[in-house]
Amino acid sequence: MSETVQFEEFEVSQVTGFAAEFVDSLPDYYSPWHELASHTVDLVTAQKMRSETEKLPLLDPSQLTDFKDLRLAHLQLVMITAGYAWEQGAEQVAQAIPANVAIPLCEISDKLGVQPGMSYFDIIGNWTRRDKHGPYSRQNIQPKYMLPGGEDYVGFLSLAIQMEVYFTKSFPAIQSILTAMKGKDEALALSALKDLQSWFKEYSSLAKEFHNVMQPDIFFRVITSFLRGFNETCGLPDGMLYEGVTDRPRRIVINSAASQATVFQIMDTLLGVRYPEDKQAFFKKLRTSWCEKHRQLFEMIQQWPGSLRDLAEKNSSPELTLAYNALVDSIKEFRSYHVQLVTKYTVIPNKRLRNEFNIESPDHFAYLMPLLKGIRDVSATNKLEV
Ligand code: HEM
Repeated sequence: MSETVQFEEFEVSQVTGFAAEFVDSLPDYYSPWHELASHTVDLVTAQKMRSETEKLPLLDPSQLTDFKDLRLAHLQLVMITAGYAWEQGAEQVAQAIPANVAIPLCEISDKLGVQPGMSYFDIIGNWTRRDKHGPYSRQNIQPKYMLPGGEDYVGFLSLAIQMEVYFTKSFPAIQSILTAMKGKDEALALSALKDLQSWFKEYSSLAKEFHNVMQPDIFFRVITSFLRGFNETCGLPDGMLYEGVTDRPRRIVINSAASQATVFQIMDTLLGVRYPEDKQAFFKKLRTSWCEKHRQLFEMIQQWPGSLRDLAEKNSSPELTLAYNALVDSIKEFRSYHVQLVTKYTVIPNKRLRNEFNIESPDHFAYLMPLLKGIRDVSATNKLEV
C-alpha cells in the first residue's frame, strides 16, 4: 500500500473531483441517444417522450470502453429513461423500460457498477462550462441536458457542481491525513486537520447559496420529478422492469439526492465516526448510487491503516485533539444547517402538497427528521475529551 491515495486512479479528477465535465461527445453512431436526451423535457411536456423513445434504434454499447464515454452514455440513457418513466406524472409511472433503452443502459450500468437510473452520479456529470476556458464558477456552469425546473434547476445544478469542484481543494489535506495516520505523524496530522477545517468552512458556506437560486415548491414539485428512483415509494415495490434484460429483469433504483455526494462519508470515515447499524445501512444504500471505482476509493480510505481518532486522542499535546474536535463541531454545524435546508425544501413543501390534495396515504418523508438529526447527533458524539 502506498503512503497515500491517488484520486486519479479511481476516476476522480484533480480539477472537477467526483463530478465529470464532458467536453467531447460520443461517436456519431450513438447520436440518437444524445438527440433524444437533449429534447427530453420538451418531449415530456408535449407527452411525446414515450412514443419517440420507442422509435430509438437498439444500439450496441460494446464500442464504449473509456470511463468518461461510459459515464456520458449512462447520463444520456438515464435522461431518456426518466422522461419515459415519468411522462404521465408520478401517479402513472411506466412499469417497464423498452428493450432499445434497457439493454444498452443495463450493460453500461453494469460496466460502471452503477444503478440503471438517474442518481447524483449523473447529476454531477450533467454540465459544461459556458466559456470553455473560463473558471468553474457558478455563473460559468450550465446543464448539458436540461431537467425540469427551468432557471431553478440551472441554479441548483451549478451550485452542486461548484461544491463538487470545491471538494478538490481538500484533496491534499485528505492525502496528508492518510499519510499521517499510517506513519503516526502528529505534526502532519495537525497541519492537515487545520487545512481541512478551513477548507470545510468555505465549502459549507457555499450551501447557503441554495436560498438564492431555488424556490422550495419548484424544487420539490418540479426539479425532483425526474429524481424519484424506481422503488416502493414510487409504486414500484419490485423495481422497474428492464425489457430484454434477461438476467435481472427488474431493478430497484434509489432516488437521486445530494445525500449521495461522497464528501460526508469520506469525512466521517477519516474522523472514525461509529454509526449504529441502521445508519450504517442508510449510508451503504447511498453508496449503491456510486460507481464501482468511487466505491473502491472509499473502501481504500475505510481500510486505511491507523486511526486519526486514536492519534488525536493519545497525542502528547492537546492541540491535535482541539483541531480534531473543531472539525467534528463544524460538521455538526453543517448538519444542523442541512436540517434547516431540508425543512425548507422538502418537509414544508411536502406538507403543503399533502394539504392541497388532501393526501392521506402514509407520508414517505416522515423518516427524514429523526434520521438526519440522529446522524448529526451521532457524528457530534465523536468529540474527544481534552
Ligand atoms: C436544498 C438542498 C438540499 C436538500 C433539499 C437536501 C435533502 C436531503 C434529504 C431529503 C436527505 C435524506 C436522505 C435522502 O433522501 O437521500 C438528505 C441527506 C443528506 N444530504 Fe442533503 N439536501 C440538500 C443539500 C445538501 C448538500 C448541499 C449536501 C452536501 C453535499 C447534502 C448532503 C447530504 C448528506 C451527506 C445527507 C445524508 C445525511 C448526513 O450524512 O447527514 N445535502 N438531504
